[in-house]
This record gives sequence, structure tokens and C-alpha cells, in this order.
Amino acid sequence: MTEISATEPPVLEVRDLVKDFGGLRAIDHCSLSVQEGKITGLIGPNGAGKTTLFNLITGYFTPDSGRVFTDGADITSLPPHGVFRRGICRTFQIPREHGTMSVLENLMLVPPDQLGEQFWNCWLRPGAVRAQEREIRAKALEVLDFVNLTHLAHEYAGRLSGGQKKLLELARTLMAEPRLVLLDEPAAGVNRTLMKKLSENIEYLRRERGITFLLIEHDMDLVMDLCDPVIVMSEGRRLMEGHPDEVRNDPTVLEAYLGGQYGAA
Ligand SMILES: Nc1ncnc2c1ncn2[C@@H]1O[C@H](COP(=O)(O)OP(=O)(O)OP(=O)(O)O)[C@@H](O)[C@H]1O
Repeated sequence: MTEISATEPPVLEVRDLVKDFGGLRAIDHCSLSVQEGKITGLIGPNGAGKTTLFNLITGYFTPDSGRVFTDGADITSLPPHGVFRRGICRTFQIPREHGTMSVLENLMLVPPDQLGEQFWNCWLRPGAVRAQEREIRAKALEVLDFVNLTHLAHEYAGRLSGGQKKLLELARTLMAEPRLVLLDEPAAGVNRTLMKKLSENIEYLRRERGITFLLIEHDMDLVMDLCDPVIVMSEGRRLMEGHPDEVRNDPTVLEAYLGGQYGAA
């Protein structure tokens, strides 16, 4: 992994974001940053604003004020596909697979600007279209192998189990060769075996490919194992950030987040 100089801007910076829904302030002057090559956990009680923050970062929502930067460049006003082209990919809390397409087709759809999308290319440059399709297919098969879904390549995506759909979501982000992946509750509804696999894959991608992750997760075991640092959100703001052990033992976190559910931990 390349050393990051102290002056290099973070791969993601959220600066003083505000988002209201009617009278409800979901994001309240929230500022945080994500450093390259890390797996940063984003935790907090239900309604803390975690998913709203993802939607603001990825262009699905427009903030009322505040800015979002990647590598120092302002991406606040970019639409979702513009953010995607900057190498920021995301998954959703509820997987958004194309249920009536095969698992393989779901992956092959991801790379943008495919020649075959323009009908004249199919007429005028059929060789180039086929060559690109072969390349994308080979890459999709490689990604499927990585997430252990090869045996389901030709299955309808809608027929996968909840855990398999989560792996497919991760696979879809990998087709885009991302720099930063935002994962929204990757472990929700996933059995322990698949969760272990998912967790190993994420760590491998960080280590070997230098992909940076920001992940929202309620499963504390996964967060404590995988993430460093961990950012805690509460009431639309960043409450604290630290090593998993610091976060686990911080009284304000216990009060805001762990209080009810993990008070005795
Ligand atoms: N589209 C929306 N319209 C109105 N209110 C919304 C919308 N999206 C989120 N909210 C509200 O904003 C607040 C933050 O919600 P958000 O889903 O971001 O929290 P969260 O931390 O992701 O919660 P959870 O852990 O339960 O997923 C909540 O009060 C929620 O009801």
C-alpha cells in the first residue's frame, strides 16, 4: 500500500452537511472524513442519519447546505451517475438486483459507456462490440468467482437468498473498479458463514486492491473485527471517531447508542 502524505486530501470529506425532511433535521452540520485504504465503520442508533448521509454523498439527495469532496474535488452537485464515475460506488440496505436477469447479466450491466448501448456501433463496429462484451463477461466471471457465486451465474438474481444478494451487491460494485465503496448494512440478513466470507472479501480488497470502504453496520462483531476507525453518528452528527476499542468504551457512545441494546456489554 502506498503511504499517504499528511497533505493529501482524504478520499472522502463531508463538510458541515445539513439535510432537513420537512420539520425533521436528519443531518445536522455533520462533518467527517474517510482516509484512503481504510475500512471505516459508520455506526449509530436507528434514525441517526447514516443512510441519509450515504444518499447525500452519492447524489441521491441534495443537501440543504454543506459540501462533499472526493480527493479535494467538490462533488456536492453531481448526480448519482456522476459520483459513480468518480469511483464512488454504493450498495443499498435492501439489495437492488435486477430480479428477472441472471446473476451474470446483473454484473455485465455495470460498466458504463458500453459500445453495444449505441445501436450504430452494433452495425458499424460489431467486432469491437463483441470484443468489449467478451472482456466484460470475463471480468464478471472473475468477480463472481471472487464472491463464490459462480455456481449461480445463470440463476435469476431475484431467486438468490438474502445473503447471496448481498454478495451480488458487493460484486456489482467491484465491476466498476471503485476507489471507495459505501456499504449499507452488508451483513443484515446474512448468515454467519456468508458474513465471514463477506468480511474476508472486504479485507482482501482493502489489502490487495487498495479499495477504501465506508460501511454502515449494526452487527457490532463485524464492525469491531473489520473496521478501524469507527465513526459514531447520533442525531445527524458525528458524535465521535476512534479505534473500535475506544468507541466501545466511550461513555457518550454507550449512552447514545449502546445504552439500550448493549448497556451491559
Ligand atoms: N426520505 C425521507 N423522508 C423523510 N424522512 C426521512 C427520509 N429518509 C430518512 N428520513 C428520516 O431521517 C432520519 C434519519 O434516517 P436514516 O435512515 O438516515 O437513519 P439511519 O441512521 O440510517 O437509521 P437506520 O439505522 O435505522 O437505518 C430518520 O428520522 C428518518 O425517519
